[in-house]
Amino acid sequence: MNMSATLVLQQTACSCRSFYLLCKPRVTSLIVFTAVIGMFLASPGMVSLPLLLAATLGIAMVSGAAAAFNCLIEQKIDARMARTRARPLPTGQVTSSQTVLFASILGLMGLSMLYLFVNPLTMWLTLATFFGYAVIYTIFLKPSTPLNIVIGGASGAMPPILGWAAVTNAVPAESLLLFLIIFAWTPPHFWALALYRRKEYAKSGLPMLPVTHGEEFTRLHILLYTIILVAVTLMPFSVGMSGTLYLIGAAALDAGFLYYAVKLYREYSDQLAQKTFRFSIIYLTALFAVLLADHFLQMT
Ligand code: HEM
Ligand SMILES: CC(C)=CCC/C(C)=C/CC/C(C)=C/COP(=O)(O)OP(=O)(O)O
Repeated sequence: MNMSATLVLQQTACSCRSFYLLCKPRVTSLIVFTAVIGMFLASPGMVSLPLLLAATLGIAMVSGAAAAFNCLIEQKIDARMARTRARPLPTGQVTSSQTVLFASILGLMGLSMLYLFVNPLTMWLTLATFFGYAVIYTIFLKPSTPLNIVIGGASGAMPPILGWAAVTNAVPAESLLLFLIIFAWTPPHFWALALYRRKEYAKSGLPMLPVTHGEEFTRLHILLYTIILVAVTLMPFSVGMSGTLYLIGAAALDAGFLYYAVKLYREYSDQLAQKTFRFSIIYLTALFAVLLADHFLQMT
């Protein structure tokens, strides 16, 4: 292969990677995971494969588009923080107009897929979720109030509802319970990170809780929301939606999260806050995995 062909290939791979990164792939993966679990829990048997594929792809595309719009809107703020300054827009790897085009095409393809191959209800709920994150959270809440992530967390908590709606064409109470779990989990998840990144957030001008109300207040609120989270995660068992395997798994994970929240409240260190943040991601992944395992066990 000659030099110029190699260069073109390298550049293409580079821009594909930049567009992929605009979708915040790791966050999107967990979001899609919780939607898929919603689909399985909604089905008495196996989810039909074409429906599973269409709903998963559709939700992933719209979620990726929402993340890309968030990157577009926040590019100036992202350039000011060490954690985000290497993102494709602040580094100039992609331009604003390329991002608009990419996110619009991705989002419209995802919505069309949901409308045509899943059902209109799922499409409308996914569109509302997109709007909740890319517009309400990113443009209005994030720069104006420390409650930004509490209210904005509602859009991140929607995926199990989307998954459930994809299978049943309805929004039953069980799906609202899964929504509540992610909704209560989001504040401790984010505030743990905001604590050890508080200096960066102070520089960025964003009114995050450790900046506006201080470290101790944030630590107390992490603990309080973790207690709410524990209560909410016990509800699927107490209403008979999940069995003993879920109860054991949830109790073990809750004990872990409470351990971190209490320790963080009593003896703060950046290192402990970082561990708490990392644990929050393991916690949510494992909690949803155990919900699924319990569902399969009940089926057999
Ligand atoms: C408004 C709600 C939320 C806020 C403000 C928030 C905030 C954040 C922030 C600032 C990060 C750090 C990203 C980085 O290191 O660059 C992060 C990481 C992460 N979040 Fe959230 N999050 C929210 C909701 C969610 C939801 C709903 C999920 C999944 C269900 C999720 C899953 C993750 C994962 C998997 C990571 C790790 C990403 C990585 O390792 O690169 N988050 N979150
Ligand atoms: C359609 C659908 C399912 C949409 C899902 C909505 C969505 C992508 C929610 C995730 C929330 C998220 C990435 C928060 C990151 O916070 P941030 O954006 O404040 O973090 P940053 O500082 O890293 O940019």
